[in-house]
Amino acid sequence: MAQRTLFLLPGDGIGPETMGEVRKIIDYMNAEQDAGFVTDEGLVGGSAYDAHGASISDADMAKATDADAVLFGAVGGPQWDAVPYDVRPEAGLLRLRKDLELFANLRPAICYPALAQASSLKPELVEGLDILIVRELTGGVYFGEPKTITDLGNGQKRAIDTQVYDTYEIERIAAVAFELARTRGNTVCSMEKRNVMKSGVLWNQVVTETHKAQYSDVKLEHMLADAGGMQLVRAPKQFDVIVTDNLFGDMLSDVAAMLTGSLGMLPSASLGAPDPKTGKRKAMYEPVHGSAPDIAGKGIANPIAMIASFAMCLRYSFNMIEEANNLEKAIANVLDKGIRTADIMADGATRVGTTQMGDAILAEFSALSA
Ligand SMILES: NC(=O)c1ccc[n+]([C@@H]2O[C@H](COP(=O)([O-])OP(=O)(O)OC[C@H]3O[C@@H](n4cnc5c(N)ncnc54)[C@H](O)[C@@H]3O)[C@@H](O)[C@H]2O)c1
Ligand SMILES: CC(C)[C@H](C(=O)O)[C@@H](O)C(=O)O
Ligand SMILES: [Mg+2]
Repeated sequence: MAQRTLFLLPGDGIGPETMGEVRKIIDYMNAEQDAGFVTDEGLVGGSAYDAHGASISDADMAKATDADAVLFGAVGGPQWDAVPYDVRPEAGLLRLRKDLELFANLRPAICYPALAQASSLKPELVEGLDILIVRELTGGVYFGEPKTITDLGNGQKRAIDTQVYDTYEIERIAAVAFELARTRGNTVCSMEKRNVMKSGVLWNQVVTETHKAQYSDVKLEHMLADAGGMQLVRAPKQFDVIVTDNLFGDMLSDVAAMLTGSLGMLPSASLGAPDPKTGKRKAMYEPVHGSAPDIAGKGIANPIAMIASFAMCLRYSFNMIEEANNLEKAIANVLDKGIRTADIMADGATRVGTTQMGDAILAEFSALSA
């Protein structure tokens, strides 16, 4: 059996708590399914800063680069609010994305039937919801230069962030969205602000041209991103695949998260381009949520986003489709049985903590795999 290398970066806050539940699944798959996972673990975020003054060390970056896949927990927290901007916890996450060239961030927002009641919208609006947000992850205002605060000398300061997109960056993320749309509802909605931003004008043009040249079988719509946010809470089931830039994708995916019941439910896969020789992609799997300082250390965090991110890892990095499907089915079955962490609690359900939720999913996964 070939080795499958996984580099685990649990991070801060609830990151180590939720990663612990994935570790149990990895151990089970190694022991019972001969999965051949070889794991190593590093520090990222505030925990890395505390250990060696950087939000990720060069040695851990090298391990992340060499691994078949990286599993990322969460970073950040109020105790690091005052650390220099360049080494703040979030900088470690951004370095991983940028240096590994993980330009395509897949954020599926699925409302499990059992959770329709937990959504902030009426159940009939979200029942059966299955959206995929494809967020551009290595460009835009997150990385554009200049990015500065300057003192104007008159008691005023000026802050500048720069939104930059080149044609190739838009082309490749549009292609990912069209390819994925073909495997599901065959519809892509592209969101930008072409009415205000030059980058929105180019985004719209390039998506339209890419569609015409290679993907005219897929239905393409365009929406201004502010209207897109409104439509996501008005009638979310109208969407299949949404493709958008780095900043709009960040915001729209948090909005989509609440449609599914909780931020603790949303997984993601951050993928690079396939290597021309081996066909392998660099990849990192990261829940959409953060370190949740308000509940960290209490043992109540929902591990489903982290576990579902591992399911995406099985699918996209290792082509272990049956195992990925079983793990996702295990999550659905556990929810059907009324087992809930606090964030998705409902009347009549059984409230459990992080480890019990992880154990319940593992038991179900084991039963489905038998
Ligand atoms: N990928 C990441 O590492 C990532 C993502 C977002 C935010 N952050 C960082 O996390 C820190 C906190 O940010 P925030 O509070 O705005 O966002 P957050 O996602 O950490 O928390 C927002 C709210 O959602 C709840 N929540 C989040 N995940 C949950 C889970 N798994 N189970 C139950 N409840 C959950 C939290 O308790 C909180 O009330 C900041 O430093 C921020 O920069 C990191
Ligand atoms: C922590 C932060 C840098 C990150 C982002 O803005 O991309 C987060 O909000 C996310 O959604 O992954
Ligand atoms: Mg975010």
